[in-house]
Parts: sequence; C-alpha cells; structure tokens
Amino acid sequence: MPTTDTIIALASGQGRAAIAVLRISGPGTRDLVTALAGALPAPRRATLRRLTDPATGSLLDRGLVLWFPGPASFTGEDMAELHIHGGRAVSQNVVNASLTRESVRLAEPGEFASRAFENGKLDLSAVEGLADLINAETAAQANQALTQAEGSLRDRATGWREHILRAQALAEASIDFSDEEDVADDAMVQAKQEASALLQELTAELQKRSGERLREGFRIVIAGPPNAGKSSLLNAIAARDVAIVSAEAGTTRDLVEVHLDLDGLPVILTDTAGLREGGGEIESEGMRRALSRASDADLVLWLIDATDPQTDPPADLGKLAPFPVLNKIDQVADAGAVEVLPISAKTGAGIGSLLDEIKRRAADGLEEGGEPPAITRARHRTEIEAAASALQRFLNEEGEHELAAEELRIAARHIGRLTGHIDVEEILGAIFGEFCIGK
Ligand SMILES: Nc1nc2c(ncn2[C@@H]2O[C@H](COP(=O)(O)OP(=O)(O)OP(=O)(O)O)[C@@H](O)[C@H]2O)c(=O)[nH]1
Ligand SMILES: [K+]
Ligand SMILES: [Mg+2]
Repeated sequence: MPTTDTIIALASGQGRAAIAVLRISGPGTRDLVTALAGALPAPRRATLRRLTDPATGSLLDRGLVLWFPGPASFTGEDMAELHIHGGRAVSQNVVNASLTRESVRLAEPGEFASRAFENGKLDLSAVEGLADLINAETAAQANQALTQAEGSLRDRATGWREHILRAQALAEASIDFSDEEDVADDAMVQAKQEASALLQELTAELQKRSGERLREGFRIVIAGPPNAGKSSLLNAIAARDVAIVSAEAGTTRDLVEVHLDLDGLPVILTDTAGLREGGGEIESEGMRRALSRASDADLVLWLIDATDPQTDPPADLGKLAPFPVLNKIDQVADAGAVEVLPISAKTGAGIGSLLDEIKRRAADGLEEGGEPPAITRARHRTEIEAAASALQRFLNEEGEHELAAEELRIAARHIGRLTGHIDVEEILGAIFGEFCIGK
C-alpha cells in the first residue's frame, strides 16, 4: 500500500529545552515546508527561516529548516526537520498549523522507522539496534546497539543465508541427478558439509549469553537473613537512600531495584526481603519474590551478619553458588577467619573491594571475548534455534532427499526473519511499538 499521508512529530524530548526538533515525512513534505517557511531551502542545508501559519500568516517561530528530498533520506520519502525554540507552546503551535494542511497528520510511535523499513532503508535487525540505542543507559549498551544498527547482525545473517543457499543448490542437484547415483550422493555429501559447518557456527552463537545480558543489564540480587544489612548495602552502593533501613527484622518486603553504570557496564542491583523460617503473609510473599528473583540472577550476593554469622543460604538459592559477603565488620574484632569478603555497609569499609569484585564478575558475564555476539534479544535466539533444529533434521535425514531439502528451506526462512527479508508482519508491530513518537 503506497503511503499517502505526511506525518509530523516532535522528535526531540518532551518538556522545556533550548531547541526542539520537529520531523516531517511523506509526499506532502515539500508543500508543507513551503507553506510554513515561504520557500524550500537547498537540500540538506540548514537554513534560517521565519515560520508562519499558512492559514493566518501569523509568525510561529524562527528556526532552522532542513529539507531532505527522498529517496536519500532516513525514511526514503521526502523529509524535513524544523529546529525551533524548545518551549512546549512553540512546537505545539507549529504542529497545529501543520495539521491544518490536507493529509498531514501526527505520526504514530515508531512510524518514521517503520517507513524506513518498508522503503528498504533499514532491515529489521538495524531497527532493533536503533530502538536499543535510544534505550541504552551505559556506554557498553550504546556500543552494542550502534554496532547492530550499523548492520552487524544483518551481515552475519546474510552470510548464514548464503551457506544455506549453497546447501540448497547442492541438495537440489542431488535430486535432479537422482538417476546417476554417484553424482547425487556426492552432491548430498557436500550439502551436508555446508549445513554442518553452519550448524556449528549457529550453535556457538546460541551458547553466548552476553549480548542479551548486556542489553538487559547484569542482574545482581542481594539476599540474606533479615537484618543482615541488605538494604544498607544497596544504599551504600547506590550512594543514595533508596531502600528503608531499620533495626526491625523484616523491614523489606518488596524488591527494590537500582540501575548502576559500573565503568560503562549496566548492572541491575536488587534488594530483597530477608529469608527466614516462618513470617506472616506479607513477609512470606516478600520471601517468595526474593527467591524467584534470585533464581534468574546472574549473581547472588549472600549477606552474612558478622554479629550473628551462623546462617547458610538455602540450598537452591540462585542458579550459581551465591557469593558470600560478611557485613557489620565494624562490630566484630576479627573477621578474617571466614572465607568471605568483609564489609561494613555502615562505615563503607570493604565496599570498594566488593564493587571491584562485582565489576570483575559483570565484565566476565558481559564480555565473552572473540567475535561480538550476534544474539541480543530473545527473538534472535528463537529464530536461530529454529534454524539450527532444521539444519540438524536435514543432517539426520537419510535417503529422502526431497524431505531433507524442505528442512533447508525452513532454516533459510528463520534466518531471513532475523533481518525481516521474509514474512515478518506479525513481529513488526512488536518491534516498532518499542519506539516513541518521532522515531
Ligand atoms: N554496625 C553496623 N550496623 C549495620 C551495618 N549494616 C546495617 N546495619 C544495621 O543493621 C540493621 C538492619 O539493616 P537493614 O539494612 O535494614 O537490614 P536488611 O537486611 O535490609 O533487613 P530486612 O529488610 O529486615 O531483611 C539496621 O539497624 C542497620 O543500621 C553495618 O555494617 N554495621
Ligand atoms: K531491617
Ligand atoms: Mg531490608
């Protein structure tokens, strides 16, 4: 369906700012800019213009106008940007004046990016990279998102598709030459070599978790008995009063989460309810949440109270062995006996060493070395898993060459869906919905 609407939206943040950027895309862009700014500036040249209301002629603002004729634009359509004064009313006035023009309407969230996709300007993996870039909170996240937006996953997927196409060609040849058994068998052997090499590469990618972890943040849970000082530790690390601290056991019930940027690495640190036998209804629910969050954490810190050190963690706490930390060492004469990291959430003693340990473990979890991970979100994992299973079935198939070749088509389809070069309608909504208006 050809696009007929021209869309406009505030592309810069909401609220007061020095400058606001309005973005326009669609076939009516030329007409709208001419109506607002008097004449169209030279392409891609920032030009200072008075903007007036086309209906009344009254002055709306003065600002920079940029004209990007299609198809060499972000969306592939005619586009423009208006850099105007940042007050809410100013941008509202310019938008309202634009909306009085025929077939100009407000953009839906993600509509600029989705037009860029439809016009072949961006593949799906690049669109996801852009969405991640907008949401990135740390340097490492931004770097991964930008690499993906620039085509890292697209390039990998393109290479994988070429492998499958070669395997497909060989498998088809073996079907065509089924009269000459030697030729047919030889072609099938080569097809399987091709598929097997690719399956190995995909399996290696599926083993990496650092891409998804980096995108979502390295998850650390502070667990321990009541009053061990978990909330005090969260506050000490966050360097602000996030969680309530009190001498009363059972203070924390809900999960309390802070997002940290540790030298560019994203870490999500969660304080939890103290774990003990018994407890009332609310406290039990708190403990249930604590155990559940610990079960999918990348690291669990088990906090021990040096003045009351007997408690061991529950046997099934978290996926990996919890890392023991001994708190309140300011209260005891000798903390050196036990094999744990000694800290005081109160005085700050040992917090630096604990942070170093956390950074070391986060870096281990987020940077696997070698080629950057192809998978950064569950959607990629699902498609690559499906492609790998199809390749495995192809390799297992004996004799039935037609059935085997069908498995290669399935593998190709799943790899194609990574970049959106194949039937993706159902996933488009989910991806473009992540954007804000104006992107
Ligand atoms: N002396 C000393 N007291 C501490 C230290 N850390 C925490 N406390 C005190 O221990 C008590 C409990 O601290 P919280 O941080 O509330 O402990 P919690 O583990 O979050 O407790 P719950 O949420 O009830 O499970 C408070 O009175 C804190 O001031 C420490 O390092 N040294
Ligand atoms: K407490
Ligand atoms: Mg607490």
